Amino acid sequence: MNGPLYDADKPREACGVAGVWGPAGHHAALVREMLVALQHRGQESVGIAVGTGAALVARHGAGTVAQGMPDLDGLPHGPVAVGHVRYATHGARDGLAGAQPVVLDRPPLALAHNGTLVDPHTAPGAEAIDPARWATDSELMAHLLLARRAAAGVDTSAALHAVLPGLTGAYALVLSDGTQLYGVRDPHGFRPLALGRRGDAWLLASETAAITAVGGEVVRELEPGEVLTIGPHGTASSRVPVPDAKTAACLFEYVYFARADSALSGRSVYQARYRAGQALADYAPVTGSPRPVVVATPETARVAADGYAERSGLRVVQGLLRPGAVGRSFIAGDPAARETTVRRKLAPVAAAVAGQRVVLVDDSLVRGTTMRTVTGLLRRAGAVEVHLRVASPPYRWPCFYGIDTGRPEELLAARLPITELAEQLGCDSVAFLSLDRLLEAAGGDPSGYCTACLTGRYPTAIPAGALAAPATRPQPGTRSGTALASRGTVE
Ligand SMILES: O=P(O)(O)OC[C@H]1O[C@H](OP(=O)(O)OP(=O)(O)O)[C@H](O)[C@@H]1O
Ligand SMILES: NC(=O)CC[C@H](N)C(=O)O
Ligand code: SF4
Ligand SMILES: [Mg+2]
Repeated sequence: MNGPLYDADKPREACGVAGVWGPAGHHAALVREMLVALQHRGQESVGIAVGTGAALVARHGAGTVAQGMPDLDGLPHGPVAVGHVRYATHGARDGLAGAQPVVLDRPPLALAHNGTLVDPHTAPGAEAIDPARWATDSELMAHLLLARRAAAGVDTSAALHAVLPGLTGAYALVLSDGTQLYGVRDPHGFRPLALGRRGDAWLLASETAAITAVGGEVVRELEPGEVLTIGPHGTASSRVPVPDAKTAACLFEYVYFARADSALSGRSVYQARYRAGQALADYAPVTGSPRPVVVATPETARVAADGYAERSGLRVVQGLLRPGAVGRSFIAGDPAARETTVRRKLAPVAAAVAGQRVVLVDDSLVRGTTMRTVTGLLRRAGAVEVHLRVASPPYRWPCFYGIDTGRPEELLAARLPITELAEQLGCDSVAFLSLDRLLEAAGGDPSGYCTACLTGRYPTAIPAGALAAPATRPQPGTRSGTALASRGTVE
């Protein structure tokens, strides 16, 4: 199937890519360590390809790194290695189907991709690639690069410069031709990619946290549109020749996707989340007596909840626990099955919330799967009031750049007016952080972000007919604004 998938029940993340170049060693081990640090970005499959100079040797497995690649048997030593953890956003999803790095030979090419191409089949040259040979946007990209190399007799770098300008959408890439390592960010810079150093090895990773997690030093993040070549002759940087591409870094990386210990464009994700929580407290305090307690929705919302509590002078209580190493879960099945899964994942602590007025903080509201269940759990555990505070604006528009958020009509805030959300979610009140305040919390140039899922303003063309709108959907270009609703009224 060559089309975006919309059947996930939770926001699906963005894939993790990693690479190492250095004097020949067991770089697969280092790449594997980085993939473990990027596991939150993809749990459907894992793969590592090692370049030995003349050839690439690869292994792929289904599931997490621990499940799909429990050892490195069969992966040789070599100067270069490329790795990937995947959540499918295009094409095959199950198990090994669509696993990356995509590995082709004659000449060898390994490609690890984070992001999604918009309408990849319309890319120049795609018509010449046998449709039977590709099922994902990433596989098509690899074939386009190889076709270019073969036809023009050029090297990988020249092929990248020829093929990439014809592609629309998001791609942070780590590639190898067996001897060199390449890092690429698309001209909008939708997805992050960082360069690091450990000893005499160069590292590339989706997030800086994966570099520091292996004891490496972050050198810098790649620029939007940069093509970085790393090899025996050092590093060389060039640009994808796309004039006038405006930077549109994914704002949701700060909200949810990236690890709190990562930096994006040099700015701490932790600080952005903390500031977002503080701003939410300024805008949407919960007053009255008895004084409420703040409960974070584990895991990602913990930092925003801390910021909210600090600014409002309220106590954080561990009203929800996440027992065991459940990780981010992407749940299949009907609504009842989803609720059961959330219940298994999050346990209310009656001793912390019974008799309390609760300010429940989450980082985002996408389908409402989490909140629909959690508010009930807290009430049954004895909470007398539940006030939901969300540290980002309502998520109303589908992403076409590497996140699979479900069918457009499944986005709860797109279906329901804010005034009906509190009722629907079983809360006493609901408030969202405004886009302006979120941008302020993230920092940097506010016009340098993609905010399409919050505003409907897409930085690129999107697939025709993709926004066949549900009746209540806001019009493109409307600002989400700060929204605060208690049952039946907008305050
Ligand atoms: O409205 P929804 O469709 O439920 O999506 C939003 C929720 O999904 C994510 O949590 P998740 O449990 O996936 O990951 P986390 O442990 O990192 O918070 C996010 O942090 C929100 O809690
Ligand atoms: N989440 C992602 O970045 C996915 C990459 C690519 N589009 C795939 O489906 O494999
Ligand atoms: S649409 Fe949303 S999730 Fe997708 S890249 Fe833009 S900000 Fe990120
Ligand atoms: Mg969460």
